[in-house]
Amino acid sequence: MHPEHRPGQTGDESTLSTPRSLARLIRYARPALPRLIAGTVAALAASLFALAVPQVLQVLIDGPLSTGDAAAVLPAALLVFGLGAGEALMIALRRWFVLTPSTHVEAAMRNHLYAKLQDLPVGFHDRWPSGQLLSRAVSDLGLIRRWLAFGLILLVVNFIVILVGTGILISINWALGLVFFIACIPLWFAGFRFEGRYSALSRRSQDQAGDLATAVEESVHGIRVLKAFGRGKHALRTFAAQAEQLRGTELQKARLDASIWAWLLVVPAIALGACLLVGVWLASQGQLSAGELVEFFGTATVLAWPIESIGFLLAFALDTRTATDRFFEIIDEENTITDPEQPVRLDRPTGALAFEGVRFRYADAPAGTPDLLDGIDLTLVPGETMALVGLTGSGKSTLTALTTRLYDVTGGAVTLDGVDVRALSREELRAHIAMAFEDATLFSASVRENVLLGRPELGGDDPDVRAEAERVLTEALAIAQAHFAYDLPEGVDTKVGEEGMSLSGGQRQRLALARAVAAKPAVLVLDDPLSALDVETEALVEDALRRVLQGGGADGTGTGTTALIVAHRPSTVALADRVALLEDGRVTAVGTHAELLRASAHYRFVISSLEEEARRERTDTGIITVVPEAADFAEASASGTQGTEGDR
Ligand SMILES: Nc1ncnc2c1ncn2[C@@H]1O[C@H](COP(=O)(O)OP(=O)(O)OP(=O)(O)O)[C@@H](O)[C@H]1O
Repeated sequence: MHPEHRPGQTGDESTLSTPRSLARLIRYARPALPRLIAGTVAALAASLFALAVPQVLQVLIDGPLSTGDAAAVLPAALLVFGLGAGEALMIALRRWFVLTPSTHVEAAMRNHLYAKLQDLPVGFHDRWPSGQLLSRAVSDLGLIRRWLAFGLILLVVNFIVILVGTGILISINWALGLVFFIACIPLWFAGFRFEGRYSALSRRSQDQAGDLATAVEESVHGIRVLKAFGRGKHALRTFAAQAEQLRGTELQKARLDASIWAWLLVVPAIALGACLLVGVWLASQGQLSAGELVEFFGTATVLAWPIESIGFLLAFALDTRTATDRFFEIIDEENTITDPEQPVRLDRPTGALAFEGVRFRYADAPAGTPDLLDGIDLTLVPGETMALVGLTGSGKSTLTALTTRLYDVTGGAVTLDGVDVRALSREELRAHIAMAFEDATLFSASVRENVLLGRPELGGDDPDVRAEAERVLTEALAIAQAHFAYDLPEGVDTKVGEEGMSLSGGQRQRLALARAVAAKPAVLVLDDPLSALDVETEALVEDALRRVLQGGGADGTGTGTTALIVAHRPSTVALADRVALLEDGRVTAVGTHAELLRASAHYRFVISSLEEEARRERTDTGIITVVPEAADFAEASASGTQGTEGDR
């Protein structure tokens, strides 16, 4: 994460007003609107039933009770009972109406967010911390669901009930109603002040929760490193400091909430007290009947909850507005790497890959620095294997990422069979060019599904397709020397990845390589995918790869694949037909390994540092790995010779 640019942080607040911001939810809520409206009507009916009870009491007190008509009391009591039962029924109906549609809205929003995250380019994911994305996808959307099902409806209904109730109060006695209304005015002022301050705090706390999620995610992923370096306590301190910040913000929110609650409880109580004084005086003057006094206070009591709840509902709406803004920050993000309107189709590309005056710089590269890639010209003929060599940080991985448009060139063009890769749809481009990376990611799925990830057409139950899938899988695992997959507890159906079995770095790399090979691409781009393999396995993989790349295929029937391989070991260079040397943002030499050794001093320097690195790796392996030495010793004893690390 680059500290100078922290997306999703306080300060990115939307300039829309709260109602306009929340109105953006309508496009997702539209299918649920009929049931949400039905839920609102049910909630309103429940409140109106409650408001009707004091009216019945007034009629009862001023009518039958004052005239002593006992026969009329029972129907009035039954009416009050019926109104109570009706209120309960309507509340149950409201819940029933709104529960399911709000979960549909949440699911639709979550799916859209996920699709958008999949579509956005790697450059976006470089900038955004994963915890911020996670908190938007989980807690923000959960909040929006609860608000749609509960907060929004109650806000609308309670507002209407306050209006209707105040109207009833004024109709009973306008002077008394006016006293109640005026006494409540401080509430509206408090509400407005509350909104501004609470919005800012709400935004801060939701962003801090996102940062906390990032911290948890990073420490869970990096748990081995933290343990190995004994940095667990340090990580805990950093986490605790972040958690403390969030706690502080939550406390501020709670204090603000408490202050509005205090107003909401005290002001209506004062208003009722004032009304009681005025009401009793009016009754004593004969301007108000006993029944009307009871009706007034009954209605005011029914209004107490809607008035009190407004503060909470306002806070809820503001939290939801923040969650909505945070959601739309992602949805509104412009995708800079998109499909052309009329994509060119390449049915059977030969695999001619060319970089033509390619320039590239990362969006966050400091101003004034030269482009990382500063006019790359390089052509790979179909079936050729080209190794890319350069000092660390020279831009090799970046150059390979341009082939499948993980990033777009900032100048020049990358072409496949003479067609600019930007003219193809991304799906088609990525079907023609497959990549394997040093950092091999496996998904929580079986070995089979992981390896056949790039061949969706090989799914399904058709026996012929299944046989073909089996053949491709077997061949890919053989080339990548991933026979270990058959020895896993459930063979190639064993679940691997985060939720499955833990595999070693070398095993994961071999499965990722098998995945790239199984995609049967016209061009294979390998960004140091063999770094975690031991020397012998690497040699076997390279041998098998060489056969495939040269057109032999594992079964001898292949047609040859163009390959661009980032080389970090001299042995990888040996795999290549030609080598390209990357230096100061340009390809400064292309030729066979022998030619470059003769012609380029920089190449000799790079190769000797790769050899030095490889020697160090071997020595390290010799020191750390005890078992092979013991095996060597046993072998040497049996054959009467002394095996050494250098012999292998
Ligand atoms: N996502 C990114 N955003 C900004 N700068 C980046 C990004 N990725 C890489 N860089 C910078 O670009 C430069 C080239 O990185 P790259 O990974 O392409 O080099 P490389 O030659 O593959 O290095 P190595 O041999 O160590 O893998 C480095 O200085 C790196 O810091």
